[in-house]
Amino acid sequence: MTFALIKERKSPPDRRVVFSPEHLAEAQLAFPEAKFIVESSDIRIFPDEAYEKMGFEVTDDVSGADVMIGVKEVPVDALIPNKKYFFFSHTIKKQPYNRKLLLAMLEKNIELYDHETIVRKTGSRLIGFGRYAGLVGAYNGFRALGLRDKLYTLPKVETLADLNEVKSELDKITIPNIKILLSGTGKVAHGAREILDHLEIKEVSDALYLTSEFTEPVYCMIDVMEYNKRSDGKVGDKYKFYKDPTGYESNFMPYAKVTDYFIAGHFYGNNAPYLFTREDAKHPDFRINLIADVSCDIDGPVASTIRPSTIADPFYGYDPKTEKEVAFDAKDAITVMAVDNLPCELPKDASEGFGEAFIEHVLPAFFNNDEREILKRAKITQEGKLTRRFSYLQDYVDGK
Ligand SMILES: NC(=O)c1ccc[n+]([C@@H]2O[C@H](COP(=O)([O-])OP(=O)(O)OC[C@H]3O[C@@H](n4cnc5c(N)ncnc54)[C@H](O)[C@@H]3O)[C@@H](O)[C@H]2O)c1
Repeated sequence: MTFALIKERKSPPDRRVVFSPEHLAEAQLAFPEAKFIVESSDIRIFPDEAYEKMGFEVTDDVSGADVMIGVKEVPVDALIPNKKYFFFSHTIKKQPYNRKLLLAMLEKNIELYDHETIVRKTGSRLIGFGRYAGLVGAYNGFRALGLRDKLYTLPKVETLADLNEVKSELDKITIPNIKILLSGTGKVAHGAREILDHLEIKEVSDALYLTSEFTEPVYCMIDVMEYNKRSDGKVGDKYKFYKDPTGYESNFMPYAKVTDYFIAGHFYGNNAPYLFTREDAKHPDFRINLIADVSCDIDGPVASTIRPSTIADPFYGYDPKTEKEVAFDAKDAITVMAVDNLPCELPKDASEGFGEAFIEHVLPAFFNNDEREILKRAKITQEGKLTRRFSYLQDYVDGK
């Protein structure tokens, strides 16, 4: 079986790749029966020569491969019929802008496996870039703080070589005495926490966080059952909440009243209560003045995120009174960082981490008869049809 690392063709260009040259060599060692080839690319973070040096064929024609492995959506005219493809297709939530892509894959008899649908039996994701989004997002928030309050200057992550350089930059700054709130306990939140821990910011329990002021910067990590509560006052259940959040309301305001910098790293499920609304942000005691919204749901659970921002221009201000966008450093504004492609700022580390997970969880499935049913669960299309698990996409495909 031949696997091809394909060139990224989406614009703006994404420099990430599923396997670094080292990880591709590792994959080859682990699976000697597989053949790996690389499509030549001038934008990939690792140059063609680095793969050639490891002994891999780099070519402009990968049409002989069976399995195509990429990161972002493949343009319709670049899809090769009758192949298996792995990439982030952004179709499983019926995203209107990618309907044509899914249609094309059905027409071209492509077996689509989405990185997002590579999950355990429980549905939790096995691979992704969440950690890197959390790392870059938390850093970007501190960068905004330094710029806005004229405390220090941090360079943009995209100008740094890797995570080690990011951490060295953080070693040069001193964080003022602020209270930091981090929502979520998943991959993004753990990435953000790595930055907080690297800065040696003390973690405190939510009870202490809510009731005390400190003489040093502190952070508190909260999960769904902290920032939501049952309306009837009874004790909530996280897993029941995931299935059906009716009967719950937001419990975020007590935190908003004692927080300076909020890092949003949670997953927001449809119909769950908003963490805070535009009205909540108008409350005189609403203290948050800086938000790194890594979760980045627009005009939703974090009301100040009125649009995504970009790596080129990552910060804007939100004026709670007028509900309008203002300068990121305007008086009384909430400074917002809402970049929606954060891992692209750290392409080397993000690619390395992704490759490791792909070797561990996905490649073995091709050679052990898919004994953990990884491929079976991940497969969206087969023989021109949606698989059973993804049959809910039929009306989207049909344009209904
Ligand atoms: N801005 C970016 O560039 C970027 C990049 C990657 C991920 N993200 C976003 O960050 C968010 C978190 O991603 P992650 O990789 O940490 O996810 P994850 O699955 O690893 O963690 C999810 C967290 O959210 C909580 N949660 C709340 N409601 C939930 C629900 N209904 N179902 C499942 N979990 C629920 C969980 O308890 C957990 O703490 C996602 O919305 C994702 O789209 C943004």
